[in-house]
Amino acid sequence: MTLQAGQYQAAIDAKIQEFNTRNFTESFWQKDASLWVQDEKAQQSVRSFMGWLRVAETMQQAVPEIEQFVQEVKAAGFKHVVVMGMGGSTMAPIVFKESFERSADGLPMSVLDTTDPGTVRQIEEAVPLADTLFIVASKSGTTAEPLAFGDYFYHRLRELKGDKAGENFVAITDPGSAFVAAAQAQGYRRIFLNFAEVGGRFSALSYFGLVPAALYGISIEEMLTRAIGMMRACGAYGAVEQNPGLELGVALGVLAEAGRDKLTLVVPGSLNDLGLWLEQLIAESTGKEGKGILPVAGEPVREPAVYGQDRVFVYVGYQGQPDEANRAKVAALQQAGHPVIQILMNDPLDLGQEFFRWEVATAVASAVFGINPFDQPNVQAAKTATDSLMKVVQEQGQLPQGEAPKVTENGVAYYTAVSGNDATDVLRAFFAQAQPGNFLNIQAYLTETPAVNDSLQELRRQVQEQLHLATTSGYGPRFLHSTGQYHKGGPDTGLFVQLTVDHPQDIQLPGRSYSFGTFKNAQAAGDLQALHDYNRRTLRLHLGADAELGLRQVLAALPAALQR
Ligand SMILES: O=P(O)(O)OC[C@H]1O[C@H](O)[C@H](O)[C@@H](O)[C@@H]1O
Repeated sequence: MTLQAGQYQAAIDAKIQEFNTRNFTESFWQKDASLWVQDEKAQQSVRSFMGWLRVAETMQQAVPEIEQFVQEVKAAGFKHVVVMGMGGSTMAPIVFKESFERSADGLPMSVLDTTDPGTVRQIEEAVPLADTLFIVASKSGTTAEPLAFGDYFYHRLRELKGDKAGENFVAITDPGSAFVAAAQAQGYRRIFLNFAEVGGRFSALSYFGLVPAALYGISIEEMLTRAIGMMRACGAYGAVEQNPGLELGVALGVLAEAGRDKLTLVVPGSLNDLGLWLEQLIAESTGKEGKGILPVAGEPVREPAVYGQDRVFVYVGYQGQPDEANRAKVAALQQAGHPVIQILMNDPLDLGQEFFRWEVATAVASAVFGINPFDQPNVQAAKTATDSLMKVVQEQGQLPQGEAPKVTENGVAYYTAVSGNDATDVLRAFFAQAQPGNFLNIQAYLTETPAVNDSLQELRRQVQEQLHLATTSGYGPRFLHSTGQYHKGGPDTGLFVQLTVDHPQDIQLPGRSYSFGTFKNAQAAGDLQALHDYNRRTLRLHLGADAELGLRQVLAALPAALQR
């Protein structure tokens, strides 16, 4: 890793000095919760979530058990794996799937982490159902989405295999979770019990990451060896500046406090989804009490003039891979005075060490801020609002009618607190609220397609170029279990654009009075409600029946709105 902090180096050095004087490294490994928080209850919570520090060592003992399980699954004739869950329970498999070429002896893998009916249908149609192993991954065993996914596909398998449906199902959950009993009752093939003291976003190197990785054909033994190498480098003794995780964490904490709080990730194509994992780790751990680091992933990389003074750029790539376009741009950004961090891996197996490095760094940055990195107090706000809306659905058969749109133009309805006579007017008034150091967040409750991705990137590009704002984008409901914490708990600097759509081809949930589409609509409406409760600036765009067409209409109205 190289860190070029420019004018901020002195402040980083001073903080490192202070941490050394306090014997930070030793206290960190002794799980001294007073490094983060002073309240006794909060300290207890910190101590109870430090299991990730040594989980790679623990998991080394479990490698033979996992590899034997993989052999058993293959011998039973399974041809595909679907991992189903939200947030920390599925982020690592998403990264593995994109970063590694599947080896010849690995099984193809899909990940389902959305209630979007279009995506559920796509997965259902793409996999050989009877020969597919479904992994329901939920630490708490109470998260609504994975339980719904499990029910839906279990029901489908019952239709194909009757009482033998459970053979196709595996659970990964915490010991004692309510889901353990349910999975046993349904005859699940296997239940992997994870560790209560390892939180979701710190669980990549536990069963949550490693069981899917092994099925996909990745050498989990080697990945753990590399993780343990980093663990030793971040070890209990020695100065902070010789400790890769601690040094990174102090730097990120100090830079954020100096206003460089938008951690902008630049990666080669095969590492794009590392951004999803980092987003969850960093945003959910640090985005609270009005503080935090905003991870910015997947944003088009531009010339220095486009950026404000709120960025730190992090390049993660490969030693042997030139990735010239990105590296040249990052070099120009550093030249222009932006802080730049570079991390070069040898190959994707080094992700094991990077997971560990970033987990340490995130915990350390949280110590700089004086917050508990292991809770997510504001995620609950959206869940509670969604639950109330789902109660209405169960009682009245549908979601309550919301407010009227400010404008409807070309089939797109605009809902926001500001007013205007037409779409461009409303967009102009909405974006006029932006201040330097603010960010745009796009919340896409849509089916992911290449065309939708292109339109979202175009929206970001225009806002970046005209307003010099950092831009982030996430698919809902995935981001609710990730960056959603920062949106409500972090500083009030976000402008939120929520994109929703009709679900003409909805899917009914078996044994329930509602569909995936209604559930998803309730999640969008619930989070919007939560954002309003925190006085956030929001614009909801309901795109009608065709998301791609609706987005094109919005993009057509945007340039005039962004002219200043
Ligand atoms: O693994 P689970 O208990 O199902 O939780 C899945 C995710 O949902 C929650 O909303 C949390 O905010 C995330 O940190 C967590 O990773």
